[in-house]
Amino acid sequence: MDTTMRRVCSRWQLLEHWRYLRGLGERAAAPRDWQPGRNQFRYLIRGQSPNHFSPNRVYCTKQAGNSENHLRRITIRDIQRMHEERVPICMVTAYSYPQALHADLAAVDIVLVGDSLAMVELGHDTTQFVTLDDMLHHCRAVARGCRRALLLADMPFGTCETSTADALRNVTRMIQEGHAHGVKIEGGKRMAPVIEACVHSLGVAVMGHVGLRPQSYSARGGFRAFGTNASEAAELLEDALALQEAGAFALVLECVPARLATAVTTALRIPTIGIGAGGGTSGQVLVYHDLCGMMTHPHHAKVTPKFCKRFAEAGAEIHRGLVDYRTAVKQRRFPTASYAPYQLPDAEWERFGRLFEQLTGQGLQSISAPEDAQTERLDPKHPLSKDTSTDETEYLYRS
Ligand SMILES: Nc1nc(=O)c2c([nH]1)NC[C@@H]1CN(c3ccc(C(=O)N[C@@H](CCC(=O)O)C(=O)O)cc3)CN21
Ligand SMILES: CC(C)C(=O)C(=O)O
Repeated sequence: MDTTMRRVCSRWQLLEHWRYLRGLGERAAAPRDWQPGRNQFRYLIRGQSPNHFSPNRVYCTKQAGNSENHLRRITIRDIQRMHEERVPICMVTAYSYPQALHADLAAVDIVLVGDSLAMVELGHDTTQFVTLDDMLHHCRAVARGCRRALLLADMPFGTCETSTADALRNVTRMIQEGHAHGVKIEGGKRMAPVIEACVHSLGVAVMGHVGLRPQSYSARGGFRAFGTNASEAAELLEDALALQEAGAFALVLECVPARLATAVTTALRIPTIGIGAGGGTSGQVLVYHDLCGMMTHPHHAKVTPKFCKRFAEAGAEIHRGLVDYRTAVKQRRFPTASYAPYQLPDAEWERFGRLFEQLTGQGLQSISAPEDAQTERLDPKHPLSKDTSTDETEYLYRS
């Protein structure tokens, strides 16, 4: 074991890692008298701790499960156990390899490749535009970064509605080509036979999705909350019960009044994962971009629903970094010598000087080091040459 690791690992960190390994979140505290023995300590440091992946480890392509360092994968049995033990289930969406790594290292239980991909990553106005091929492409990338969480993928618009045979074929592709562990299928009781076939004929874990169903944007005339009157509330309950009977292992409840979501959760044996459904569900899900505060750009802001709490301001930080970068390039403040690390030794430079002269007829003496170069200055009135503030950049972008 690396001695640096030994020094930096407090007992507290080890206990945190123990919880991480058990995959049970806060409730899974180690026994009070638990002291990591030498072997446990090594086991934790070697490959299990989210904070001690070496750079090699993070970027290597080895899949979890193939080596002695494997992380134990969360399965639907763990989800069921969390539900039985009333441990809230935490789900987040991801659409790319780095997003999946971040979600996985934060020890969320379920990563969902949502069809919100269409809106938050591909720039469409609804989820209806994302294809099965788009989903497969993104799901594979997420699968490479998702080592521990249960990986679910949304079945996009039109892939399960046409027939049970189509649904079985498309779900098979999502598992085989997308590398998802299970799928989420939107729809009420009419989708029950399809879900039943996926679960019982194909043996694939299916999460249902009721309440606001973004794929029904057209028929509903927008993204509208569901269950705001007694008949819709009863319809939601009927749908939820039918999907449970069909074999769904959990249900997303989207944009429903909190008291209704709590009532439905009470009526079910399977867990509910809420989004805009209050605190009475068995778990929560949010879209990655919403919770990280990446939806501040005017293009995104139009699809940020009221229920989204921002847990970070990543969008503002990314924007600040990009504006700083651009300004530094425009003002020739980047790159400085320390970011131009490759050397051409003096002797080689002189030899090159002779070749340069042969090839160009010019002497190398005329070439000055970039730092002392007399560079043409941009007109200071040019909008791109000044140190633009965030607001001004937004203005430039829009105009
Ligand atoms: N960024 C993002 N976050 C999401 O949660 C999300 C997406 N995109 N795209 C796919 C679906 C669509 N979702 C949405 C989109 C809009 C509203 C919305 O505008 N809701 C209104 C409520 C409307 C009503 O009262 O009926 C709101 O004000 O929150 C809700 C969910 C949830 N999903
Ligand atoms: C919002 C979640 C539940 C979803 O379905 C999606 O991201 O597409």
